[in-house]
Amino acid sequence: MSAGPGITVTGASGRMGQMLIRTVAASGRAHLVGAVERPGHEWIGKDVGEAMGGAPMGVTVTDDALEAFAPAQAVIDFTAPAATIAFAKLAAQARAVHVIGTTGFSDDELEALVPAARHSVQVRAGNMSLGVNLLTMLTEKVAKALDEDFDIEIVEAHHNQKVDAPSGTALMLGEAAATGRGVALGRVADRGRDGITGPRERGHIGFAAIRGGDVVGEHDVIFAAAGERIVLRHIATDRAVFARGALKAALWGQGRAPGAYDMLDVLGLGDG
Ligand SMILES: NC(=O)C1=CN([C@@H]2O[C@H](COP(=O)(O)OP(=O)(O)OC[C@H]3O[C@@H](n4cnc5c(N)ncnc54)[C@H](OP(=O)(O)O)[C@@H]3O)[C@@H](O)[C@H]2O)C=CC1
Ligand SMILES: O=C(O)C1=N[C@H](C(=O)O)C[C@H](O)C1
Repeated sequence: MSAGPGITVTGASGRMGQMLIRTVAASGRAHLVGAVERPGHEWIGKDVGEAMGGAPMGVTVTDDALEAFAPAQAVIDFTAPAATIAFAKLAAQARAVHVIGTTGFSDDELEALVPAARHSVQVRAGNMSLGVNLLTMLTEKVAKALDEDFDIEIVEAHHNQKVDAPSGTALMLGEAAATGRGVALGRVADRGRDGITGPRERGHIGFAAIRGGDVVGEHDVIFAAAGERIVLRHIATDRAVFARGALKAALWGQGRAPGAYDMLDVLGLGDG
């Protein structure tokens, strides 16, 4: 007998796709029922376990997402914004919990996710680790406690294949800092300085991104004032932390009312 809900993983060959497949298969709390890749990908038609270089898993990689979502109670999706928008509609049709780890959405792309959440449970977070979600809470608290004499800067580092900046995590932390300050992030964010920028604007929240090598994900929230500096830091050394969070979200979403949720809801750290 297969344990727990059936899960389909999109972007199966990706860094997170492979980690998710291994995490689901090893969990004993859910089982893999589908693996999706884009049309033309060399893994299509292959057993996903063998494609990853291991033992067969009895799941064939497909480019037909609707077919792969039909038997699933949850879809775990760490791909790209355009793909995730298409998958959201299909997950809603299949009434499957849609766990979205994808980052790099524009405001319009985020808006495009909204209709699907009326019909299915959607859990989205730019970072699914317990540590980062706790850090967002700490960031909000510290930002609330300090005034604008403390400049807030968010510095993130990632591997050299990452395509979006600032990272989803940096934006989550920025939102938390802005909430603590009682301002809208969009009004105070300084994203990427270059050239003669002039002095730093009081009350703004700055972002800086480093890309190199195989860095999994590192985030500092710096509160810098005259004569002192507070630094809140999270370092991820293993993508398993994100995959474990995503699986937790997929299990948590079973039987919930349709709607848009985040990892604070899943971890029981949210307001509601
Ligand atoms: N929320 C979180 O905790 C975390 C979020 N992320 C985010 O997850 C996303 C993926 O990261 P990562 O795994 O490193 O990236 P990868 O590039 O390694 O993987 C992305 C995968 O998605 C596939 N893909 C893209 N478009 C489609 C499509 N239309 N249909 C099917 N598959 C598709 C890619 O295929 P192809 O190679 O052919 O393009 C690739 O296999 C990023 O947005 C990243 O920021 C990452 C880690 C943690
Ligand atoms: O692309 C990555 O690798 C990661 N992306 C997420 C982000 O954009 O914050 C989470 C994590 O930092 C790894």
